Amino acid sequence: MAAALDPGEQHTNFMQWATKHGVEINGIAPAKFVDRGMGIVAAKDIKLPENIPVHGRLAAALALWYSDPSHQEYKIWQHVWPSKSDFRATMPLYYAEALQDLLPRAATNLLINQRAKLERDWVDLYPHMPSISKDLFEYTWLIVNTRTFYWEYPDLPNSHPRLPKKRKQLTADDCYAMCPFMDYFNHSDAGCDPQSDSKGYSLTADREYKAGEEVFISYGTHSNDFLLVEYGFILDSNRNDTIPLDHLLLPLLTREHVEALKEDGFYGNYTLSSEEPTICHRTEAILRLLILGNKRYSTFVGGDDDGSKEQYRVNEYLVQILTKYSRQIIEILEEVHALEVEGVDSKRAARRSSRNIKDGKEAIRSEQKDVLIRRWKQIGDLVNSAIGNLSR
Ligand SMILES: C[S@@+](CC[C@H](N)C(=O)[O-])C[C@H]1O[C@@H](n2cnc3c(N)ncnc32)[C@H](O)[C@@H]1O
Repeated sequence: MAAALDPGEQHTNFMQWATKHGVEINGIAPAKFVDRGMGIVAAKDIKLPENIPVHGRLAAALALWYSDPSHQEYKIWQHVWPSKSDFRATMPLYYAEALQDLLPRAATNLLINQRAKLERDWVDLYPHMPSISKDLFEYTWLIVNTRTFYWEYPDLPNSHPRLPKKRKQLTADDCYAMCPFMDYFNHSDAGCDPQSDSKGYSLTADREYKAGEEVFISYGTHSNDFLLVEYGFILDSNRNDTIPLDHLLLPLLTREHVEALKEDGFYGNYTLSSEEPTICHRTEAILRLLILGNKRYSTFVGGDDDGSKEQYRVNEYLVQILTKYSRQIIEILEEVHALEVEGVDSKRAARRSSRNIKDGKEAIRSEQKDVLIRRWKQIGDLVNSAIGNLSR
C-alpha cells in the first residue's frame, strides 16, 4: 500500500473551505502520494456494514481488491481462479432462459434462492462501493460461492481480534473461509474429508493413492442438482443424489391433510434417493395419510406402528405416481434435445445467438445442454430404479 503523506496547509485550508460551503466529507481526507500527486486517503478504518452475511462481504472485498491496481497482495492467487467466461459457460445462473425453464425442480428452487441472495447482497453493498460494477461483484460472489469452505469453528475466547468470539453469533452464511491452495481440490462423493479447527484446515488422505491419480475432497453430501447450481457441474455417479417429490405429492393433499402434516412437522421435503432406503420417512408418512387416512397415519408418525402391514399398498400407490412422472421425464428430455444450440444447429440459432449477446442475453451452449440432458437421464434412471425396487 502506497504511503499517504501530509498534504500541507493549503490543502487543509481548502478542505475547511469546501466543508463550509456544503461539501460533506465523511471518513476520508486529502493526502499526498509519491508519483501520484494528491489523492484521497481513508481517515479511519472504513468498514462494510456488519449485518451483511460474510458471503457478500468477502465478495465485496475481492471486488475492491480486483479493481485497485495498488492492491497486489492476493493477485498471485486470483490469477489461478476461473474466469468470468468459465462461470458463464457452466453456472445455471447464466443459462439462457429457455434452458433455465427446463432445469429440474430442485435446481430451479436452488437457483431462485441463489439469485435472491446475490441480489440482496448487491443491493446492500453497492452504495458502499460505487466504483464496483455489478458484473465484477457477481463474478467475485461466484468465486466465494464455489471456492469457500464451511468453517464450523468452536467458541474462540482468545482468537484473532477479527474473528467473532462466539460461534452462536453466526449463521451458516457467516461460516465461510477462503483457503489458498485447498481451493484446488475438486469434489467427489467419496473424497477426503477436510478438517478444521481454530488454527485452520488440514487434509489427510483417506486411502492409498497412485502417483498421477486425482485426489478429491468432499464438499458435503450434495445432490447433483445442488452441485449443478452451486458449482456448475454434476457427478456421473453420486451416492448422495436425491430428487424431491414435493411437486408430485403436495398437489394431492386436501386442506385437512396440509393442516395435519404441518402440525406434525411433516409438511414438505419429501425425497427419493439413489441409495437404500429409496424413500424417506417423511414420504412414508405423507403416503400413509393419503392412502390410509388420519388414524393410521397418526399411529405411524407417533411410532406406535411400524407401518409394515400396509407397506405393499403404500409402495403400489407411489409406483403409480412415479410411473406417470417417468413419462413426463421422457417428454422433458425431448424438449431439451429440441433446443437449438449456439452456432451449431442452424444458421437461425447462430443469428439468434449474436442477437442475444447484443441484448445481454445468453445463448444456449452445447455443453450446457449436454449437462441438462445427462441430469434428466439420471433423474429418469433414479425414478425407474425406485419403481423397480418398490414393485418387488
Ligand atoms: C474449489 S474449485 C476446485 C478447483 C477448480 N476445478 C479450478 O479449476 O480452480 C470448485 C470448482 O471446481 C469444479 N469442480 C469441482 N469438482 C468437480 C468435479 N468432480 N467435476 C467437474 N468439475 C468440478 C467446479 O467448476 C467447481 O465450481
